[in-house]
Amino acid sequence: MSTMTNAKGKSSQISNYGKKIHPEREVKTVLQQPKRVFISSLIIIFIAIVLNTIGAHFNAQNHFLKNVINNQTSELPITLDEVDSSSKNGYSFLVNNGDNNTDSLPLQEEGNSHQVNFESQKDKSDVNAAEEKVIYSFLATTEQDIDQLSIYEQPCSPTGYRYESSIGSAPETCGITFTDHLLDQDQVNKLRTMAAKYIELFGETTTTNRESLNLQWINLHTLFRKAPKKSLLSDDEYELLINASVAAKSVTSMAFGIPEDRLFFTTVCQFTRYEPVAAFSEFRHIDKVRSPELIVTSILWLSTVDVDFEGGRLEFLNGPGDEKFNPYLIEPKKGRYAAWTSSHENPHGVHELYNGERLALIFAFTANPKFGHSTIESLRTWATLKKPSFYY
Ligand SMILES: O=C(O)CCC(=O)C(=O)O
Ligand SMILES: [Fe+2]
Repeated sequence: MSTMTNAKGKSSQISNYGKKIHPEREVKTVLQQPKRVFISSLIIIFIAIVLNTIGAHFNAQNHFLKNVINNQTSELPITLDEVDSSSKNGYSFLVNNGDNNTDSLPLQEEGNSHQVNFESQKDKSDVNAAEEKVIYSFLATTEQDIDQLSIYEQPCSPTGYRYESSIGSAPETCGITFTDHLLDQDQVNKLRTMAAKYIELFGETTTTNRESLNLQWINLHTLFRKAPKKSLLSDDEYELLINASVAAKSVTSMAFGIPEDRLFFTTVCQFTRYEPVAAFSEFRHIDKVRSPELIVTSILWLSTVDVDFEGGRLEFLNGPGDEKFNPYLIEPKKGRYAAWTSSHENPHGVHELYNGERLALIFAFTANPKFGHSTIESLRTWATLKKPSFYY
């Protein structure tokens, strides 16, 4: 502290911090200190005693819990390590109906089955440890050559086709139809090249309202719109699309008893590509719930499972038997065409893709002329208008 003299000659002390302190007050503060120290010490001792007691209690409880856990785990039949290594990525498929050249649908036959081992490339360590076996039934395997039009019939959803019934366009028969001979192999190969090329150039993807994050697609109407400007899509390519669409419509009409002039191509006519760009994300769905205007959904696969990609089988949940949601698989195969009625009789989804590229051409049909086009040519005319009336 230093001493200053003010203008009136009275002196006062100034603390080192420049704060004035009244002398009597300072004396009082100094006198109070021993009492404070004493009370503080008492409080600290009290807190220490309390903490010590609580700590001892927790220690005892921890010890008790540890014993309980140890006793329990030692009685478990498996250890945590074993749980971690039980994989879900290695599948064995029980293939029934392994008959190679079936003319008619090989439904519900017992026996005649073989195991196809499928090893995921995604995680070898998982595969090696895999004990789990998932057993599926197959509607069509890659070894089969479906040389006729096969139909797996299902009762039509009683409420699914109200609108179509009101205009006399409901399907006579519902279910899934398929054939490996919609087009010749040369045409299929050219379509495959187109699919790869146009998806690479213009492919779209989205996380909403689609089967999978892995899915990319290019709608034909988008392609038609881009084509004139960028001199894409040769006459041959266009003709090929028309051939495929005419064949797809004729098969659909025949299989489900819907007259051809009641079937219209929707804007969901598109090339698709699945690639394993993301982890498992498939969801099962009903096409007509997603898009109420649909009556039949169809697909021409342009690649083959276990040749061009692994995983990616199409699963219908309406397999034979009384059980609900009984999986029934179709193996995608280059040139294989499948069409299914779009309502509740056909819940389905695409299995996770592990590697490779799964290409396809989809034609989705509606019976509502407001939402579709009678030919691919008219879809193109609409698409290349300056202002097409709607998109979805
Ligand atoms: O890609 C497939 O195999 C089926 C796709 C699908 O479910 C659909 O387009 O509605
Ligand atoms: Fe679908």
